[in-house]
Amino acid sequence: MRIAVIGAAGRMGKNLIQATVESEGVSLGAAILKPGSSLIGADAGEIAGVGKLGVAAVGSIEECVDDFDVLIDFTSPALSIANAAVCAEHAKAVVVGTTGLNDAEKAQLQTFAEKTAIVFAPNMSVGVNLTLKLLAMAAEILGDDYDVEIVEAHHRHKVDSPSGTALRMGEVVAEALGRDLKECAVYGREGQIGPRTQKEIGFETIRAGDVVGDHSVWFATEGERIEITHKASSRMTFAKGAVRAASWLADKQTGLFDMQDVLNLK
Ligand SMILES: NC(=O)C1=CN([C@@H]2O[C@H](COP(=O)(O)OP(=O)(O)OC[C@H]3O[C@@H](n4cnc5c(N)ncnc54)[C@H](OP(=O)(O)O)[C@@H]3O)[C@@H](O)[C@H]2O)C=CC1
Ligand SMILES: O=C(O)C1=N[C@H](C(=O)O)C[C@H](O)C1
Repeated sequence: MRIAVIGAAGRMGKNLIQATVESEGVSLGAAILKPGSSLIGADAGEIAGVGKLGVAAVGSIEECVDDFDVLIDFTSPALSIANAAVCAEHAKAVVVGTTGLNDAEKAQLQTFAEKTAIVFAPNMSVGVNLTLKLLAMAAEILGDDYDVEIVEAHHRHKVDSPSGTALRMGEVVAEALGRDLKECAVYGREGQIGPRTQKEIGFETIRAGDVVGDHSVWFATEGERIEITHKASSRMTFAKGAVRAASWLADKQTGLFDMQDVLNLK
């Protein structure tokens, strides 16, 4: 299976190239950069720091659409939608790791999935996806008497907040408690806000330095609290998950999937 990586010089892009090279049964078919990038034409392996691969980076997906079977896209919401549209048109599978998509953009992915197979997940690590299962179990057992708070920390460059992972954690917990996250989420707190309401789910965001990605979910009541925490220490954990998702798509023609499907955690 030939993989194309878009955003090839980005933080995730470089890790995705390395993970592709290090994985069996896949090869790098294309590496795509922002149009006008000074790195267009450079060897993708050299961009990623893994040595020459013989794949010259290009400046648009249209230039390389015959060179790959699955696109891995960790870029920005609008770009990921545009790329998925091209992939749907050419029946190429897609792995979307980009976070911060709005409801309309998510609906567009669902439409594209009628024409091609897509894995879309805010976090591709095995650890976070197992944590989602643990959270559902904890919420079901603890119920409404435990206050739920979600704390996430990321590097100073991250542009969306809360993280896609934190939001998915909130959705999983809310569903297990029979709540709708859109109605019970509280984002940050400031001023004379009064006491906490019982069913709210709070989100707190930290942006600092080079933190790869930390997520903690608190379940707290009078007398005790449980904290379920995942800490990523390398982006390779996300990149390896994305390549695993790309391989998993090999026998899929259409459909919208997530990492719970890929890892058989449903
Ligand atoms: N699902 C998961 O497991 C994970 C998801 N993410 C998500 O992935 C996304 C990217 O994160 P990260 O790698 O840190 O961000 P980066 O900003 O490092 O990477 C994005 C890359 O896309 C490039 N780019 C911008 N426009 C284009 C274009 N038109 N064509 C090709 N490339 C383009 C950027 O170039 P330039 O810098 O020149 O603009 C940049 O190199 C975020 O949404 C993040 O939340 C991150 C980690 C894990
Ligand atoms: O932007 C990042 O870096 C990350 N983004 C993802 C998110 O928003 O959940 C996943 C990971 O935590 C790293």
